Amino acid sequence: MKCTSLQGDRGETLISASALGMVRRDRPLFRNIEFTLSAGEAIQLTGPNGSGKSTLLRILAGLLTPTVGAVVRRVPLSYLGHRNGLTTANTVAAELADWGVADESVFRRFGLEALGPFPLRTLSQGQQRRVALVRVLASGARLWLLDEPAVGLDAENRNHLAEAMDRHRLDGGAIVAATHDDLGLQDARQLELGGRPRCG
Ligand SMILES: Nc1ncnc2c1ncn2[C@@H]1O[C@H](COP(=O)(O)OP(=O)(O)OP(=O)(O)O)[C@@H](O)[C@H]1O
Repeated sequence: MKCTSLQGDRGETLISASALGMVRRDRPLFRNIEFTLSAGEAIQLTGPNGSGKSTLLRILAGLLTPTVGAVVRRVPLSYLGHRNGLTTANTVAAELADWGVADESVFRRFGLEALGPFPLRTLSQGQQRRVALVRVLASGARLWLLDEPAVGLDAENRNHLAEAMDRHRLDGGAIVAATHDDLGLQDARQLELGGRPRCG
């Protein structure tokens, strides 16, 4: 359990968390999570398996209620969990059309144009992750909440993801991403869950 405070200092606040705490199975998972996230910023959530990264992201997305504390969301958000949330019977083209993704450049950014006619269930794990990422990119949401977004991606597509995240932040977006790896998030603030208590 760790007491954490991260204060944003630039521009418009897109989301803030105050005094967030969560108990799971009678055990405090985390407490006193405080931060504001402003346009252009990113927070990288790290910590061992089971330390609460996915739980915190789901709380930020409004999918879970914290035991204590509050989240204020000021802009629309796009959440990508461990699961891609795809309708796997759909072709790639049909799935993206269902989401209103008409922008060919977004489609091409992750090299999906050749995969358009194929059912999602026939795609590899990394290919399916790329489709799910295109959904986030095309959502128009200024706040991206990403849980292990690079899982299954090869080096080239990891670079595409890093570029897309840079571009999003330059365009006034912000990102909270949980990861065990280096996502290439430049100047990201680090929020580490679990491990040795460190309360300031
Ligand atoms: N629905 C649930 N009910 C009870 N406990 C849960 C539930 N979901 C998760 N947990 C527990 O909460 C803890 C944190 O889980 P979480 O998935 O947030 O961790 P994580 O840091 O994202 O882990 P990983 O690095 O493995 O993805 C774990 O001990 C998990 O067993």
